[in-house]
Amino acid sequence: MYPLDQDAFDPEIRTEREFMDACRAELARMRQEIGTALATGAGEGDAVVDKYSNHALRRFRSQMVEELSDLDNVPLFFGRLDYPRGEVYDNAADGVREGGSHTRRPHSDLVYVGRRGVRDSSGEPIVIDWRAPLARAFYEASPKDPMGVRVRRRYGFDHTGVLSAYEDEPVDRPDTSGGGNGLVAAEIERPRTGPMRDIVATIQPEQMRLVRAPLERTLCIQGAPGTGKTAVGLHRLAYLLYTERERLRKGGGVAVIGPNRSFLSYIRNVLPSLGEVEVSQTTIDELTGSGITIERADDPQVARIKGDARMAEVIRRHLWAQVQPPEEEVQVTHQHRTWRLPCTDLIEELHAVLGRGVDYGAGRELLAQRLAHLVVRQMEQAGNPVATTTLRRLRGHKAISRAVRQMWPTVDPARLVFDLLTDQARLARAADGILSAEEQGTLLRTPRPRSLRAMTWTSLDAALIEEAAALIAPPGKLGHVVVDEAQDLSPMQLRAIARRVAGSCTVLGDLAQATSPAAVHDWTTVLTHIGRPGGNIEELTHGYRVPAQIINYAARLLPHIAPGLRGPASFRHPTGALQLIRTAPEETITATIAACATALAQEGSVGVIAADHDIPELSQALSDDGFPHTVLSPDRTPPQFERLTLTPVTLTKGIEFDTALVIEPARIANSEDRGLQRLYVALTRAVSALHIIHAEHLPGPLAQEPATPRRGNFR
Ligand SMILES: Nc1ncnc2c1ncn2[C@@H]1O[C@H](COP(=O)(O)OP(=O)(O)OP(=O)(O)O)[C@@H](O)[C@H]1O
Repeated sequence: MYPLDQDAFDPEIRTEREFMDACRAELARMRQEIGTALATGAGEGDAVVDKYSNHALRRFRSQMVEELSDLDNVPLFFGRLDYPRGEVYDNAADGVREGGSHTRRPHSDLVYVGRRGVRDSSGEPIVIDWRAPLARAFYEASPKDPMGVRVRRRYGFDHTGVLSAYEDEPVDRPDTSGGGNGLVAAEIERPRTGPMRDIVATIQPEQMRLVRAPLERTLCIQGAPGTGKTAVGLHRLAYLLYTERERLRKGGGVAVIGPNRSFLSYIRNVLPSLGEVEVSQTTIDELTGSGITIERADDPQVARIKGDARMAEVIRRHLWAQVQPPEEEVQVTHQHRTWRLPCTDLIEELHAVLGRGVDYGAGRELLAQRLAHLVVRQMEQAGNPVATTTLRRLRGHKAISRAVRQMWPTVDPARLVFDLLTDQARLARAADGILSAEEQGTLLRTPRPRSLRAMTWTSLDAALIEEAAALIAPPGKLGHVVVDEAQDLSPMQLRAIARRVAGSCTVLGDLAQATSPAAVHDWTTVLTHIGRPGGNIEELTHGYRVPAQIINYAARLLPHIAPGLRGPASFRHPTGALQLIRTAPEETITATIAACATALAQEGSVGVIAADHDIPELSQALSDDGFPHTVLSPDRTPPQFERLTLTPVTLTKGIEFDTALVIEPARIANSEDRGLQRLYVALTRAVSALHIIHAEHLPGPLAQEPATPRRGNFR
């Protein structure tokens, strides 16, 4: 509940609630009108030439109906700007009646800011979309630059979405020092249940600057845990769709790329709540996967080689090594005559096609075409009549097809990579002078799986397969992508993304949270591999998730995992946020269950984070004690989230809980090469409280009791 809940009988609150109801009614009317037009085909032309525009109109209308859907409990406006009368609306020119309206007051022009624009039945805007130019002042006006605004109002809502409070912030007086942050703090502290929410009502200026950066600009945003990178990326996408929808649609659409399905299910509601229903959300493995199933992870030494950009050249060589000189002349029998193509001609044609630099798949087509053409030339030279269809028929002639198959075989990208990784001689040929003999030995899969079907694939294999697939036929393009948790992507995965994007990217991540052995360790290199070397590297420095005590404690790991980085400035320090609970080894599970029971007695979500191999035992214990819980999995979207989530530590990135219980930090730190980075991620998931339960010694930097934190500062 908001600390600033005001009396429901306060006349101002009553008036604002009535206006909210009126806006909802207008939204329903807008949706109904468009729905009726869609059903009746009103405004569509009858002529054949109208087909395309009718289709476009119908698509636009059905999208509008979806975008205008009235989401339960999502308030239609969250803020208001108060301007001097006449500053925004021209009452005389608009022919507005004397007494004005709710937004046109005798002494003020009021601009309501919400998740989507709403108009009344006369077409008058009564709520402005947060992305519209007029809404900019809601986020940016300050006593230093009031942008014409007198007062900014923010609204608070109870847990059912009913408007229950408001807070006015005068911005036109130089002596006021901001203020008006009660509702922002309350919004950030609001207990979490279920998936991530939008932050549209409280986006901060340092975040808004990035959200509104122009489409042409690639941004790479570094930020400590909880600084709002994901939130900024998603809101940026919504903003770009609002300002550049057609351009992005023509460019192939937009996508969010995240690390795994449980992360995507966590963020899945944010864009729809902003009215954006057409954004595809995919994992990096789905993007690169080409239908294979990822069943295991690579050993770190193998991962480092497989993820390396040098593999692109190895794959390229291995693919083109499939092209072979002809084994014999080609004899084409057509209409009772046989035409011969000697090997010298075949070789000449092969070189001519290779010299054109076309993709592998297109090269095959071209070779067939050229061989058919050679036959046609012979026919013409012999004075035979050549029908216009002859060339096409010869292209499909079985002798020509057989020759093309032998010289330029069709290639299945997965088989190609399988052969490369499992055949020492082929690997040696393709990697000669690129990978050392030792690296080739590390890369070679031993023992050799008996067949392609018996191969178990890794995420990094998928990127190799995608590299091969793209050399055969280039993939479709996207207009813009948001790449989250980018600190973990290998150069080969970044290349796969680069190939897909026609325009710019928004790259989000935190180098201190990089756990993948194949990851790139600086953003300049990431931008180079993603094909946008001129992108801007930006940093978010204010933490919105993690209380100061917790972030300061976790930041003790930074000198060991990312020496150049600092923790964010957290402005929240709830009492009792951090607890270290030492148990006897046989008591760890009992202590975890007791901590879950205590946490579940409070509002909000509870996450138990443990080393992956400890999850089955914990899940069993929770079930035995009657605690319903969701267990996160990398490739499954949970049908629903229970309040209690059991999270393998490898799936904690990007998500958060009101209360996080981290079990046995030492086991997490010792589970993998970059275990301390993994632990840093685990320790920074809590919004309100972190309980660390351990029987083993805490990893070195965490061993001493946490000191009382310095108080942070919230801008
Ligand atoms: N301006 C804001 N107003 C309200 N809440 C915010 C704001 N900025 C961020 N948050 C909240 O802070 C939390 C952390 O945000 P987010 O997940 O985007 O951070 P992140 O930088 O991506 O973190 P991580 O590195 O852990 O993935 C989320 O609950 C988000 O909604």
